[in-house]
Amino acid sequence: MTCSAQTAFPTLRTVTISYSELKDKSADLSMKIEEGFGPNGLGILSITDRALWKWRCSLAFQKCMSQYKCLENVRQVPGFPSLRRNLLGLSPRLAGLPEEVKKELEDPHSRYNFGWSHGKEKLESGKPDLLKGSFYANPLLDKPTTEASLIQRYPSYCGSNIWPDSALPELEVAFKALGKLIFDVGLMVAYHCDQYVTKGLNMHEDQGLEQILLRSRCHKGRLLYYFPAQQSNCTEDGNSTSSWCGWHTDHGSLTGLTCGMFTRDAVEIPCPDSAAGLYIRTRADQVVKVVFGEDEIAYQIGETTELLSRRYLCATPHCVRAPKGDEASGLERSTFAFFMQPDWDESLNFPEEVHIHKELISSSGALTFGEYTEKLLDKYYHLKS
Ligand SMILES: O=C(O)CCC(=O)C(=O)O
Ligand SMILES: [Fe+2]
Repeated sequence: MTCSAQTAFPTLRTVTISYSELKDKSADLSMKIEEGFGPNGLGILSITDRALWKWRCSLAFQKCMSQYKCLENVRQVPGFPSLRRNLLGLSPRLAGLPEEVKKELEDPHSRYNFGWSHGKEKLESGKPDLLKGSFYANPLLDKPTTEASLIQRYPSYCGSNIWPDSALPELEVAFKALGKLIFDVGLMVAYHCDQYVTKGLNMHEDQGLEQILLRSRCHKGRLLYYFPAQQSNCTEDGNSTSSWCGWHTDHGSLTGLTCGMFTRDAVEIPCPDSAAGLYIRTRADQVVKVVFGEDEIAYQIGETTELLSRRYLCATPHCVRAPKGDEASGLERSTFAFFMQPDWDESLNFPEEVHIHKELISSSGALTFGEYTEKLLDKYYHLKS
């Protein structure tokens, strides 16, 4: 059966910043930040090391005899490609563990915000999302608190990590290593975001994105595994742009994203359908496909940052489209998202007039990030039992 032809959406490259520029605190990256995250940007940018390759190689060439030796030293988001590959390679293995093993990794109390989660979230249609499995953990802290009242109050953040110690012991090391790297680079992105925002907005240093992220115990990594899309039925769900992951905006501060890895039976293959992958809705309400390299870390703005920065930095509605056609049969996709977000105790100094989640924010006076999240989870997921 052939599915009806799709309207092709334009494909755009992310705005890129090289790692060497990013590391330089005296560099003025406002233009790039605005281009990526500002009111007319797509809400995504990626960190590359390409500019650096050229620069370092030409310099090093003059000094050293061996080109190989020079090249060895120029990888500047240190170790990112191998850390990405290591972790994403474990995703099909995790999803393939026996059901009873995965059940042991579930945490209903946190509304599946720690450990394994499959079919617990709802799709746009209201049906359970069986298309992807997720593994959630805080890559920086195994047990953010031991206080029982906090665990009860903010279970999605204050709970403990659940690692598959015997079934897949490599996962913990790989998850933490990639998470830590994306966090460290994310802090540098946050520093330059603050530099840009404070050009237009008076803000105490403490209230900046970098400081908010530094003092938070709430960060969360999500290893995603997209099950092979069903090719046989051309349902509305299967045909839509958001066929693998529905349209949404991340609600935290800053999300780090790896480029998705496609596999069949856990062996990496290039995706045969160029239309598959990440899509973004632009400020002008246009849908575009967004691409970035597999050696790049992409960052997106979440809703909390949009509110706190008074829209100097704007959040990004996005979704993921599954591959289609005969060649896409059996194709799986793995990726990693790192949601950097304020501490549960962080008082959110929202502006008087907010434009998103008005009913949650305006009626409540000052909210902590923990309270705000629980309200959102009540709105979008099942109520706490
Ligand atoms: O799979 C992706 O590339 C994006 C995942 C995502 O948007 C999310 O987990 O919030
Ligand atoms: Fe997202």
